[in-house]
Amino acid sequence: MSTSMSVSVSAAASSSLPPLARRRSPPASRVPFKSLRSLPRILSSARKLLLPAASMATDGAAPAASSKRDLLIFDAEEDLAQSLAKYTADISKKFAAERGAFTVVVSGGSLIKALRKLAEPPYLETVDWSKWHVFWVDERVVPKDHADSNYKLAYDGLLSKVPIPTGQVYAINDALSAEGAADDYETILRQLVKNGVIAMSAATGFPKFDVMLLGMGPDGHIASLPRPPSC
Ligand SMILES: O=C1O[C@H](COP(=O)(O)O)[C@@H](O)[C@H](O)[C@H]1O
Repeated sequence: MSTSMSVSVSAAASSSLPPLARRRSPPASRVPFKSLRSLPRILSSARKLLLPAASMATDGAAPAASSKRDLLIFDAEEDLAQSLAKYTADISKKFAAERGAFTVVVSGGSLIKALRKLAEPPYLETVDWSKWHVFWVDERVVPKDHADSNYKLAYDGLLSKVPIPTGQVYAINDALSAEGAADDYETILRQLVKNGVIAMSAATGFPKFDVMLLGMGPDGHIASLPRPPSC
């Protein structure tokens, strides 16, 4: 039996993109958060979720009625992977054309496997990988070659298979303490904001990534951050 997974997609200006997927459904029933990883998989084992959170677009503007968060449910993980690859390829094309760079944040977990089709035809050849800049949401303070490393997961599962320039893959510095690595990452992000690789939101005045792809655990956690009880 396959396991369930969910992916939250937060995209800047995603409303101008074609719909991500094939089928829309009403919001999933809410499940109270208990404790990290202690809950059984709460989703149907055959169903996969993809959440293109248009209303969470990093622009900060109040979402229009038509851009409410969508919950897309796939009957098969294969369908989710296909749709996610197309969505990511399309959105990277849009941002690469608009501003010459595409900034994408990834988590670890099942997301990386779900992105596998980007490393296959037609995307392997048609995506302009030279415009990609890859960042992490990562709570795992382990060396990059550790079995639990989210960097290693992404490298083995995707980044080693596509021609993104090495200097545009912003791994967290594993030679530093967690606090030092956070400061180091902030310095890098500030520099990338200064040189225009990371966009600024006109609405909020804050930097914004073009898209954030976040694997969500069955209890709603992302990067070990529990889903708030009110959600
Ligand atoms: O531990 C982690 O889990 C979450 C969710 O992972 P999933 O396998 O259930 O999709 C992920 O966001 C995070 O990066 C990872 O470190």
